[in-house]
Amino acid sequence: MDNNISCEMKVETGDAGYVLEDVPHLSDYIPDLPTYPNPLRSNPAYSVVKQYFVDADDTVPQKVVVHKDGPRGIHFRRAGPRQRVYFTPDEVHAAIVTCGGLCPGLNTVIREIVCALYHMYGVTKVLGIDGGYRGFYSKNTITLTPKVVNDIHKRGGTIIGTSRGGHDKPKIVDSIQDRGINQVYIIGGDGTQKGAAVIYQEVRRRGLKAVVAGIPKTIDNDIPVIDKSFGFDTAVEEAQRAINAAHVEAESAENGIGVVKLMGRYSGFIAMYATLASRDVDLCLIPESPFYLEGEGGLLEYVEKRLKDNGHMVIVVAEGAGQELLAAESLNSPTAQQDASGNKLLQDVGLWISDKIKRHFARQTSMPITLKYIDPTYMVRAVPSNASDNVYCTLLAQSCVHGVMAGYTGFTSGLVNGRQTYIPFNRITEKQNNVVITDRMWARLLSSTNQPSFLRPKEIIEVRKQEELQTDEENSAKTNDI
Ligand SMILES: Nc1ncnc2c1ncn2[C@@H]1O[C@H](COP(=O)(O)OP(=O)(O)OP(=O)(O)O)[C@@H](O)[C@H]1O
Ligand SMILES: O=P(O)(O)OC[C@H]1O[C@](O)(CO)[C@@H](O)[C@@H]1O
Ligand SMILES: [Mg+2]
Repeated sequence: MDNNISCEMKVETGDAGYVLEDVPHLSDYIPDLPTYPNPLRSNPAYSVVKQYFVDADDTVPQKVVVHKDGPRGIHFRRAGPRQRVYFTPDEVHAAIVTCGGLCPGLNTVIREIVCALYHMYGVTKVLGIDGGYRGFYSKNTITLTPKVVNDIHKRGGTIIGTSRGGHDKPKIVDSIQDRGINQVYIIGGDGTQKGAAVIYQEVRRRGLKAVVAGIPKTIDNDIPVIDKSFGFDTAVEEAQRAINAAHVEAESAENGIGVVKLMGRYSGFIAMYATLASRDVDLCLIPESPFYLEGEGGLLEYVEKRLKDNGHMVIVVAEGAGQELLAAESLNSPTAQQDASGNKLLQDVGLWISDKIKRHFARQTSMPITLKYIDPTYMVRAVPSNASDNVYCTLLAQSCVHGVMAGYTGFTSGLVNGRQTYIPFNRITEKQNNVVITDRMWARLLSSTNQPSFLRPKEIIEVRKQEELQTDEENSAKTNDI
């Protein structure tokens, strides 16, 4: 047994600049593992499907926009059922855990992992870990069967609970080992996937025949590589209701202003997409795009102009926007500003900006305004997933189960260019997906709202320089790049 852990990626190269960033496999560190024919071969629903099994050499390119003479670039292993599996149904003892904030679709993913294990692979031992990572060592488990999970996709939240903090590697891996768990499905955001990578390394160091697989969950869409995260469409759709309400309120008052705060700690995707979808928004503020209030070209000047031209306006602000401006005015001590996972706790930018606008217009007696502030942040993420997210969650969960049964480990299941893939943890955890404000998507937003970019020419040059450095390494995030 090889106890020398290499965190380096398994990279294979081929002709014309082809690179496969492969995922680890149980057989990398446990020799002579027996394999078995995939039970799907005799499943009446699947056995008739031509080419149901994925070819062992199938890979998916990270970039689909290529030049004639350019290299073929980075590829990921294609997800899907394999001809042979590394577990018998009786041998499997699976566990599912959800960590981090809520997101529409969590219950659907749980449901579909359980159902895929039961119905496709004949597995009957599936546990839910209660309340995130700490549940491995501080709580009882929840037995999950198709009957228990039957209706859960119609509910928001996660039936097995979630939490932040509490990632204690030795205790978690002891619990996996002591309970004889050999498949761990970890659903969560960037922090969770980092935690999953650490668990995988420890499981491998101990030489356990236990697969550790991640499913990316983030309402903020801040996970790199993947096309978009599950629940994102639902969140954007739900945000429309708040924006519509803000628009109705604003339109019905003299100089009416509707302010809507949406989630987005470091990435403003929900705000950007909700704005683009609505067409009623006049100003969208996101963490990636700095702004200033006072003076020529400032936010207050724009609000004033918009009210004079239109008589009302709608502002969408992502919770992480303008935090540096709030921090400059804040008296809070830095230690009070982190959650249990070490994430920065944000101040309420919606309230702050509403207050700044009200004060500005109070000084201008000639222009009385009516401002309504709507904060639907938790409502947006607590709803059940919509129809398209349900299908997405189902494919994601099934793809993950296929990979796990085939013995792959240390991977996150994710959609890349419309195909399900297995992505090594390193790729998922190395950086964050952000809105690129020099890309076309943000330009579309600016031209839809007609808002100023708030960037001075010198700042534009600086932003471009930084982003060129990033985009040289890989194409910018898919959600920017459409
Ligand atoms: N670097 C890390 N190493 C190990 N565990 C981590 C790390 N970062 C976060 N975690 C653990 O992962 C879990 C979830 O992390 P976090 O609260 O940051 O949410 P997340 O997964 O990023 O989801 P989201 O931000 O979308 O709500 C927590 O239990 C936390 O302790
Ligand atoms: O209040 P909680 O549960 O910590 O979650 C808030 C955070 O979770 C997220 O939804 C995901 O990270 C952020 O947008 C938000 O800042
Ligand atoms: Mg996170």
